[in-house]
Amino acid sequence: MKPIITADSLTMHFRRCDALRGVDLQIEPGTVFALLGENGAGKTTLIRILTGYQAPSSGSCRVCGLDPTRDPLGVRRQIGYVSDSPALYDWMTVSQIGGFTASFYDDRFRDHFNESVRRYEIDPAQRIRNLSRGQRAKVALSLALSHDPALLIMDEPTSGLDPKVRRNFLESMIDRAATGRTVFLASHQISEVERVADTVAIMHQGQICLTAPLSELRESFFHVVIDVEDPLRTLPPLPSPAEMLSEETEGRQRQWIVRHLDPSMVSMLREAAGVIDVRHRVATLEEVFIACTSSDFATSSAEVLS
Ligand SMILES: Nc1ncnc2c1ncn2[C@@H]1O[C@H](COP(=O)(O)OP(=O)(O)OP(=O)(O)O)[C@@H](O)[C@H]1O
Repeated sequence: MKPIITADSLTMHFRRCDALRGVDLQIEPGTVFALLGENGAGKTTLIRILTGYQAPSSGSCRVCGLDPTRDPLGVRRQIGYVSDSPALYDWMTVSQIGGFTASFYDDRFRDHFNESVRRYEIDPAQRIRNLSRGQRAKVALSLALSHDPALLIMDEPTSGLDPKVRRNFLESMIDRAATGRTVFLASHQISEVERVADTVAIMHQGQICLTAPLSELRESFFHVVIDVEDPLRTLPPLPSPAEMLSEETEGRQRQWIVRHLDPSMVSMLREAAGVIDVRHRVATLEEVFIACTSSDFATSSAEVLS
């Protein structure tokens, strides 16, 4: 199946920083794709380029078969987009903003929108400026979803939502993917990403440093603790295909996050000179995220893991 989003060596230079430094992406239709990154990693910049609000400095991308730089309106007609700070016309009522947005889409939009705000228990006669942050987020979600887009792109969509609504919303994203639609969400919330994503990409300083199916992330990354006799002891390097994401030393203990660790490597470490004990367990997504976004990993990783 053709990817619904592709990005090829996207860069974005601003006057004071390089927000994107060669981003490659391929997102399959019918999946929930989560982009995780710390503040300032470049998530919003990438989304603005994919939705045609910003032209990249170099590189190219395609969204739903279109080039967002050349045909931003064509892309936006096909997708639903929720920005991290939705710009809604404050002076309109909820019903008016639904009617206004409905004029860009087919007849079903209005009914879907009314049904959505009713489910969220929002008064359609309420002015947007009088809504709480969470209620605004619900209106923004209703606007983005009411034309039933093949691709939904969301930047921190659940900020402002209470836990119950957040949970229902995330579950509805899984249902969307099950019907062949695609969801792209950018987030810092590791727990919500773990709940819904099929594929996770971790972004750090304008680069995607890791892309993997969530199932693989849960199985092939390990937290390894090695007790050594002497804190200065050098340990043997792990053979291929193991990849070391991070290493921390505290006294006579080393802690590693390693991808593709196998039992023979653990035995080799146990037998190495000066090693007292080796323990390992599957790493959490949070540990993998911290390892990928530590500056050590960023500066030492010559090639992007994928
Ligand atoms: N219009 C702009 N002009 C100059 N610099 C910008 C502009 N937009 C973004 N940046 C810079 O680009 C970098 C990436 O910003 P971006 O908003 O994409 O990060 P983010 O991952 O979405 O962060 P957050 O999670 O905090 O929203 C930051 O250093 C930011 O200061």
